[in-house]
Amino acid sequence: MISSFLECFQKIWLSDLLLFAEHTYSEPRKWMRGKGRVNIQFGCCYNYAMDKDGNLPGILQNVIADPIPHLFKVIIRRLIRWHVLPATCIPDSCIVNIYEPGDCIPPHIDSHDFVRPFCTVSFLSECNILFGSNLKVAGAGEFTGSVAIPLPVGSVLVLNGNGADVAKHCVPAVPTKRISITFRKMDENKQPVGFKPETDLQNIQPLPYDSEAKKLPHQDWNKQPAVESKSFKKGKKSKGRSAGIKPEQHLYDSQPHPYDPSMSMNRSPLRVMDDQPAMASNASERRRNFVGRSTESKPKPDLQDIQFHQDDADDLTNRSVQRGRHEEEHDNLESSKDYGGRRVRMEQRRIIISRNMEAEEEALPVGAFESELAEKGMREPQQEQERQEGICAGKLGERDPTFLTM
Ligand SMILES: O=C(O)CCC(=O)C(=O)O
Ligand SMILES: [Fe+2]
Repeated sequence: MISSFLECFQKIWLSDLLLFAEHTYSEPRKWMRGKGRVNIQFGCCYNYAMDKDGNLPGILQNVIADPIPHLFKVIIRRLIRWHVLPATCIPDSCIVNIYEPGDCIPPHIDSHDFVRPFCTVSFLSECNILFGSNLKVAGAGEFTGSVAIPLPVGSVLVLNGNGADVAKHCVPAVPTKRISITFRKMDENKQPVGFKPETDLQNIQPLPYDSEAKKLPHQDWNKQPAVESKSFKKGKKSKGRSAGIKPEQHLYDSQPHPYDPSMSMNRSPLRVMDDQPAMASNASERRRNFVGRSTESKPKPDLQDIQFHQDDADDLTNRSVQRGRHEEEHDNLESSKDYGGRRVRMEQRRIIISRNMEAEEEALPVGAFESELAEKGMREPQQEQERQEGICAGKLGERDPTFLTM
């Protein structure tokens, strides 16, 4: 009896192990240039296509995946605290895509086994992501699409609404190694059997807005954004569509933002200024030459409503800290563009947060942090802290990670 129980247990355990190996890590076959990428999953195992056991695409119900690593949890906490994702969508699973040169992700819409919004953080090198309802394969790892958005290192792309559910997206063959991490919350009905939510990912609270920042609008995740354009130039404000930019012209090729203290053209490509021509920079040149750039120029009626936010990151708590220094310089970081006939709204936000916050945040119980924050304000980043936090948290905590919200 006992031995058969053990045998049974061992079988289940072994089969889980096998399933681990089979489902949580996958890599493209060598001949599949331009067709794949290494893929590691945490929190759940997502089946992209029906597998040889007949499992349908979707979250595998009978597979226990590796838990989300600590550093990823740090990122998740920040995503919620900084209002990048709503507290109703705390990610409980993530996918790491490791792209070697030539690797890509083909056009797809992320499974509805995961709730919206969800987001992807980019590391190692910048690449373009294409969006469109009619993305076409132009060759191995080459696609054409309606809209190309550069994803700088450290940027966060948030997908929601039509951007997540109507338009497909793809990453054409990357020129240099790149890693992305996609953070998603499972639909509660789609969680694997026996799934236990991580206790340290519960009850993460968005940072409160301070009294000054309270005057600024909160992000309402249930509301489609209004089509209103405000220039970053002081005093200028325009409603409705602004002058069109050519589809080949990237949304973010623009001038440095006046209030970025660490501005360099390479590091801050994400600036949207009304009616500004694209500016040459290494990053934008790279994008222009990039194989995956947007090539469709005709408007697509079904994409008219897609709205891009570009949230160059700041939760309002931090914006309020910045405002003391920069209030003169900016009005509101929102703009709206016609993009080849598509109505595109972008928000550009920044977070400048001391990396020290991380250590404090980890040490403090939830709730304690908020009051501490008001007293301490923001401090300059510290090298040692950066070293300790490593690339993921470092980038997310560094100066102004870019938040692109769709
Ligand atoms: O690598 C990226 O930026 C996109 C990844 C993606 O679309 C996905 O994992 O579903
Ligand atoms: Fe995706």
